[in-house]
Amino acid sequence: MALLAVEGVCKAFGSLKAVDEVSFTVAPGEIFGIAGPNGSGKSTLFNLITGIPFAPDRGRIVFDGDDIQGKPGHAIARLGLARTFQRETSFDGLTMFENVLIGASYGKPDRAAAAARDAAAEALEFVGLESRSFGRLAGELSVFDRKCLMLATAIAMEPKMLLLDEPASSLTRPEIETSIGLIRRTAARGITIVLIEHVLTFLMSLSQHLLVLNQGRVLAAGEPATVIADERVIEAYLGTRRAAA
Ligand SMILES: Nc1ncnc2c1ncn2[C@@H]1O[C@H](COP(=O)(O)OP(=O)(O)OP(=O)(O)O)[C@@H](O)[C@H]1O
Repeated sequence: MALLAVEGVCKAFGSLKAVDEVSFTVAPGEIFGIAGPNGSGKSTLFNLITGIPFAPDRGRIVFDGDDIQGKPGHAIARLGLARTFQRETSFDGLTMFENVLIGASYGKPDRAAAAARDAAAEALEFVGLESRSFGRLAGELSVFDRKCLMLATAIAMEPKMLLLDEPASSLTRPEIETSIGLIRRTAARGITIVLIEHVLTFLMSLSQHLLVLNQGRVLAAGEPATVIADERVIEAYLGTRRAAA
């Protein structure tokens, strides 16, 4: 059974159909990639799935057997669906450790303080942030470290599924390589991953299935190698990128 099933989901902003009748399923344990040109509806789709900040106008979203469309974001997160954002998002006035502790404590009133602290430290070390820097303020970190912090905070929530919105944006090539390894190790913890990314090599090296959006609609879906070879994808996605280059 699919861990996530999205069925005929729509969201319009005025006359703009940002997400238009989108359907797909994600199996437990897989890394599922979502690609598409700028403005094709990728981040809006994540917003609809997570309920942050809005719900779909129409359609059904089933996560781990629960209908979640229209539920508030905090309720969806507590069911085990976590996300990161395109722009690095953290509590900048708090330390790295305090940020991740919020994730480790979120929705777990019965978790003892010591267990939450252990989980926070483990998540920070897992993403490669050194314990001697745990006291640094989040707002002082580099872009890469802030992305790692956002990932650690999500991992500390112990989600079943993690939605990653452009984790490679603004990273250098070596940082992208590190990030690919980190996402693989995150999946190996048993967390199912849905990944939006512009960097196609990144998506190709990680994803078992790929969905391409264009103007809010599904343009192609399936095995990454097949999808990438699809003429419509080359024209809509690669063509646009090449023209912009
Ligand atoms: N809150 C909003 N209000 C109005 N229009 C919006 C809103 N959010 C997104 N849009 C519009 O919806 C369309 C899809 O945007 P979205 O951010 O989902 O695309 P995207 O594929 O994630 O793009 P990018 O790759 O540039 O991040 C765009 O035309 C965008 O301007």
